[in-house]
Amino acid sequence: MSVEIVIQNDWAEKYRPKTFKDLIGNKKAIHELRLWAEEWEKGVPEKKAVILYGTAGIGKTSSAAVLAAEMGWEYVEMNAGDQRTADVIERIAGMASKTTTLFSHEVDEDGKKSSGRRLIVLDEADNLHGTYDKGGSKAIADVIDKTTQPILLIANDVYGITQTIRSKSMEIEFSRIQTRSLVPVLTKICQNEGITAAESAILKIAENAGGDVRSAINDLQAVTVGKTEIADEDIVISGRDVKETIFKALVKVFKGHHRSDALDAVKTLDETPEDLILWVDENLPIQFPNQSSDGKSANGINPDVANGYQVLSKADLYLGRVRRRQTYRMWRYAGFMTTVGPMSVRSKDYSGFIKYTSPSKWKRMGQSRSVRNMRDNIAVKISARHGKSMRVSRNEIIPYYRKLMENEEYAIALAGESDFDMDELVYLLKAKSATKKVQSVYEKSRFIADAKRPAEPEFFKTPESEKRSTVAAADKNQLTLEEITKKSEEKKAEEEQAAAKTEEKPKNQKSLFDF
Ligand SMILES: Nc1ncnc2c1ncn2[C@@H]1O[C@H](COP(=O)(O)OP(=O)(O)OP(=O)(O)O)[C@@H](O)[C@H]1O
Repeated sequence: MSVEIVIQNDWAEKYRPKTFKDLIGNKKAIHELRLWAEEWEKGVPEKKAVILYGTAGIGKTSSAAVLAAEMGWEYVEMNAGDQRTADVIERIAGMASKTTTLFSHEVDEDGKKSSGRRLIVLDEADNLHGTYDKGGSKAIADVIDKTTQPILLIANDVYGITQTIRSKSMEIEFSRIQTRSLVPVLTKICQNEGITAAESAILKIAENAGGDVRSAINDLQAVTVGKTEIADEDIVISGRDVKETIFKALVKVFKGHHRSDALDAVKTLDETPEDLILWVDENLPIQFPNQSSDGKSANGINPDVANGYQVLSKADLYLGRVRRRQTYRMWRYAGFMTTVGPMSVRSKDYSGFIKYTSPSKWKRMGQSRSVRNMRDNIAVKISARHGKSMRVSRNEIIPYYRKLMENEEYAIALAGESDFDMDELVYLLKAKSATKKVQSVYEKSRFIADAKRPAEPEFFKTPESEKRSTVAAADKNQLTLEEITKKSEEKKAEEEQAAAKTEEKPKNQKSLFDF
């Protein structure tokens, strides 16, 4: 099955701010941006470029467009989909930055003065080293040096921009938008679209968007499809009360006496070993404190903590292999070690109530950065498939994919067609982690992905790979969901059997922890 995406009536675009008044939040950032623009009106300022950076959907691009409109500047945009090689950047941005427009100082149809300036906008400036942008960073640094026109770079991650470019630019940070500012925007859209919405429903959507205005508007549009009214219960928030269940499992992991109890508790969690290890890592020193009366080592560190971390580091080795090679089979070992490890290395029982905590902020920040990178990876695949720019793929098509993929059949088809990996599917299926549902979509999608992949060179072919690709190619267009499910179960069983046979034990290994 091949799915074509039709983009129409996108509310986030329809309600894109047209004036500074329409922009919510980030007042200070917008003020700094306007001051920079005013300097340009007086002459060429010291910092000829500005970098607007911050998370997605908070108004960076909109602010740039509004700025150009309000100043009467022409808006010249280049995004990653334009294949920014050094050459193209020099040609378009370089030329635009040195010349003034033909109609300088004329008045446009809205009666606004045209100053003859051009605002050169480079989107995704933190993504200049990708395939499309070879040599892009150096070209931009040169263009900034030579320009007589204002240059505006947009980035999610300012650290993704080279130091040379940063030193030549003024940096302005945009922050996430507060929930209370999002509510009036969503309410106004509902009024405009003739939708009656319960206040609590709007609040839920706003809270769930995590400060991303685009996501909030997309979510609102998604829940109102075919409806003129939305109530509280129409909003299904994907999060469940994770904390309560994970805390109960942690008690078994740290304090239990039976491995099977801990393993059973963790199995019901629907957490991946990637998430679980963060929880155990965070709470290990809390559960095995240094001040224990009898378990203190000479250097003051409770040996149970040291031994616990040793086990976790081994589990992390497996996770690293999964990340690198996509061998999800190894999750089993990582999960097993993380779950029964602390209990196995513990030298004594720890009693008393422990207030477990969520994984530290820096780890979550690291994860959010990888979410951003991963979103860009998805956009690369989508832009290749639909021939759209990275920007359109990232901002407009990904939300449609996420909506379509609520349907399992579409999810499998799209995942197979674009060859999404498990991490990418976690994001697209709006899951918190690689849940069983995500894994099932991934496995089923392999039949479609395998059939699409170019044939392997002769010397890579094995009888198995040949058989698999022949079956996949033959079945590609005819398989129903049930047939794909059956095939993927058969394949999984085969793989598990093979894995059990071939998994080698290191020499002298007594248990999973002894190596
Ligand atoms: N501050 C804001 N005020 C009003 N609407 C906003 C704001 N930020 C975002 N939006 C809405 O979200 C849409 C996308 O915003 P915009 O393209 O400006 O985000 P961005 O920060 O540039 O994101 P990205 O980094 O993904 O390109 C806009 O069309 C608009 O509907």
